[in-house]
Amino acid sequence: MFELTLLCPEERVDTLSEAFDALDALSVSVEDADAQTDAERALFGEPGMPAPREAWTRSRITALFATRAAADEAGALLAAQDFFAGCEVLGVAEVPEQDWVRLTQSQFEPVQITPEFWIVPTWHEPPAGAVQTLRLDPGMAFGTGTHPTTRMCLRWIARQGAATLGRVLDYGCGSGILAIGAAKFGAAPIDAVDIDPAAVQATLDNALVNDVQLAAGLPERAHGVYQTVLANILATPLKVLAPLLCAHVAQGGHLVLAGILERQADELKQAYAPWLPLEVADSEDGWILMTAARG
Ligand SMILES: C[S@@+](CC[C@H](N)C(=O)[O-])C[C@H]1O[C@@H](n2cnc3c(N)ncnc32)[C@H](O)[C@@H]1O
Repeated sequence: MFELTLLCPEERVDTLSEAFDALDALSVSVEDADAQTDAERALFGEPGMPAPREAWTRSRITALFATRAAADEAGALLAAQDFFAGCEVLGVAEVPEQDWVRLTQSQFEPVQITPEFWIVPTWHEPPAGAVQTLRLDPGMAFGTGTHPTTRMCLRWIARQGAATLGRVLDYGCGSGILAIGAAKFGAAPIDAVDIDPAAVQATLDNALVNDVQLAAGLPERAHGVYQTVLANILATPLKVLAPLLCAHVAQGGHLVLAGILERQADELKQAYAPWLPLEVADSEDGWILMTAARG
């Protein structure tokens, strides 16, 4: 395969990406042309919010083609367009043959939750010392164990005994990682719910791989009270969900919330105060875990 690389200003990124699509590029990627220099500017918004801008001041666009002729032709065609003003073709280069599956897999290593509890991709052997493992491959649903919010929930789960976990609700289950983690530590029965049907399917698939029993579905599936209610979403939806989530916590049960930034602790405490007294229970990389016990 051959890749054609261009430099372009921020306002041309969309047009060029669409043009590459129309030219049947096999893939298109956009990077900051000023990365690793003093001119590098981060491009991300608050969690859950759109980025303040859609591209970098100078972007490097790389498009992949099956043949050198197709890559050369695409470069020449684009260079002849009005909208190419301010852009520059950097060149066409052959992409060496790779074992792409192996390369992708090598980017996902086992993740340590506690010294004994690990998230392990299915193609990996569990690390020495792993007493408990959760097998999970990256997929379309959030939750591979690499995000601090997921890890903090799993650490909390790993500290509880089966009796404390009891009946569990995983609200916003994504890949099902928390529900499956709870099952591994003896929780039962378990309901895992999400607004995204792809997450519900991923949870069912991942439960099968891990040989654990759980029920998964859309949020309406949650019913009655649970000994443990887990929700790793984001601060804004968690505030809206406060009465609903608290109503699902049984007497003597626990509420465990993640997806909250350190500076959002007080607003979450206030939002939940009419029902349960939230406290910060853990923190990692600017994210916090908040928990509350009922009665
Ligand atoms: C950050 S992911 C967490 C996934 C997994 N539980 C974990 O801890 O890694 C949040 C999940 O919540 C789901 N979600 C967002 N808002 C929701 C809502 N109002 N009700 C149910 N699920 C929701 C999203 O679809 C997403 O799968």
